[in-house]
Amino acid sequence: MVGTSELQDHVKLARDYALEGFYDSSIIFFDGAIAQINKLLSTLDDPLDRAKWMNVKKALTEETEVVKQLDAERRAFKDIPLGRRPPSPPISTKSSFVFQPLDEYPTSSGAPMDDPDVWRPPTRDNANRRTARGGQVGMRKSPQDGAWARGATRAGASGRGAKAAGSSKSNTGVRASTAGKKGPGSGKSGKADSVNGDAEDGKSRRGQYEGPDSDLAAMLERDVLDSTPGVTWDDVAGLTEAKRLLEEAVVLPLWMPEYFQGIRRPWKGILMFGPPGTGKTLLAKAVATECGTTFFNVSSATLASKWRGESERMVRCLFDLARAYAPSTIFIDEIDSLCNARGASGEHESSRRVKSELLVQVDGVSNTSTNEDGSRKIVMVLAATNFPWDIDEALRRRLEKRIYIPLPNSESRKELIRINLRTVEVSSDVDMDEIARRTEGYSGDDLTNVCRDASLNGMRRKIAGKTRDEIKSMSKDDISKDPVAMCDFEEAISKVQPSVSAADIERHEKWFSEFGSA
Ligand SMILES: Nc1ncnc2c1ncn2[C@@H]1O[C@H](COP(=O)(O)OP(=O)(O)OP(=O)(O)O)[C@@H](O)[C@H]1O
Repeated sequence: MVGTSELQDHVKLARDYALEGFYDSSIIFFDGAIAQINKLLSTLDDPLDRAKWMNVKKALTEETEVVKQLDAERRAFKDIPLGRRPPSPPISTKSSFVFQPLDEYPTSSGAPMDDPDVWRPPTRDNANRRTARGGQVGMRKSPQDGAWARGATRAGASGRGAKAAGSSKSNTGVRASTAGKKGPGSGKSGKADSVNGDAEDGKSRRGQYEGPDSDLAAMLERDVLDSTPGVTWDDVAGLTEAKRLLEEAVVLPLWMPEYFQGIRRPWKGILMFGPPGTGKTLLAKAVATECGTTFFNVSSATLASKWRGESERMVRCLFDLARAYAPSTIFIDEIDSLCNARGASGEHESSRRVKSELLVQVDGVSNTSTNEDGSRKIVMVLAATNFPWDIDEALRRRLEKRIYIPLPNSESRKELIRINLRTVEVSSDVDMDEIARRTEGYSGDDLTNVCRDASLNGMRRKIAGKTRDEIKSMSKDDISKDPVAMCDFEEAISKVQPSVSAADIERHEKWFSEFGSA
């Protein structure tokens, strides 16, 4: 069991380092805290506890993203010659990001944050606060400013996508983005051409939300991100078969809607399952980028929350919204915490209703309705879980494709290490084959931790025994000039142990042989 005081210490250190501008160290502590929560999550069965900790994880992930953004900004700023630097406020004051106070987090896995049955619906203030956190102030549209009006153009939507560089997540846990679509396997962030060829000509891309919950829709709409998730197939190491399947199941129906008719109709839903940290979320983001569609990134924790009667409405509204923005992909992470077997002990009436609503909605994703221009309103449900055996049987049937996302094999591990080390200098003595051999059983996330740890060893050596002031006065170039060497990897591997157990893998493989559908 993870000690919450240790977790709080890590979060505090992460924030202290961020405030002092030591972004690398800050990111390490944030990642460490998130890894602790992941570990905790893998031990929790109670959906409510899981939902609470998922919320904490989500908030910390957002904070990490902000620190990474600041770090990237600082690096970019450093690269501009002095004379050409624009007069801008110091980096630390640029973002209106506000850390969530530590005491807003649950104090232990079992301790209630609130009355678990009556969670407040998000308020506009909350939403604004989250928006500010992500540094996206003023970028989102409200229904009043025409975001829902007929005639909003795809080109317009894509333009918005091009505008924002950062990422932000939502108060509601729903995030949507319209990504630039590219050809299969093409390079990074593609230009905003269109799935149905309607981007450049400015035809209407999306209709108007016509449901009864305009407030809820507005709240969800506020969380429509103006940026692409920015992950491409190339950023995902290995998983060739999963990429092929996702391309066939999600991307191709969007490109060739006429072909995917009748018996060839697109799959209603796709489930990605496998051990934690194997790249399921990364794949979902890559699908969004490659599809160039509106991407709704929904955390189950949000949908599972028990605002009286709001949750089913939210599910309904989300799907209405996805249809209005079609073609869309709805990604539901940790779907097990929302859809564990119905009738399970402790199941709450409201969560039963949410599940039923989700089933109805997934059923309704029959892709028969059409846009004004006659193209079909394709909505695809993409779900991910580390506990596929906990999923309700009825939902399992509706997630027609069930794709196993395994631990990386040796080749994928090497690719993953290369991807992770893209931005740092690597010494010629680094033996990838040897590292891949010694990291058998590591997940992608574990390997990323190894790479991060190894890449920081040079700095650790340089600052060892120095005071804070001495460190601050050191030249950053001096700190970062040592390339990452094999000895750094050896040290990192000895510190970072694999997080996935053999028993867990066995259980996934068994479930795959029983229920997999690739
Ligand atoms: N195949 C991969 N290619 C590149 N990076 C990967 C891959 N798998 C995992 N990673 C790294 O691990 C991190 C976590 O991956 P991701 O969140 O996609 O895993 P997940 O399977 O969704 O985990 P969880 O089930 O815990 O949510 C990524 O940010 C990335 O750094």
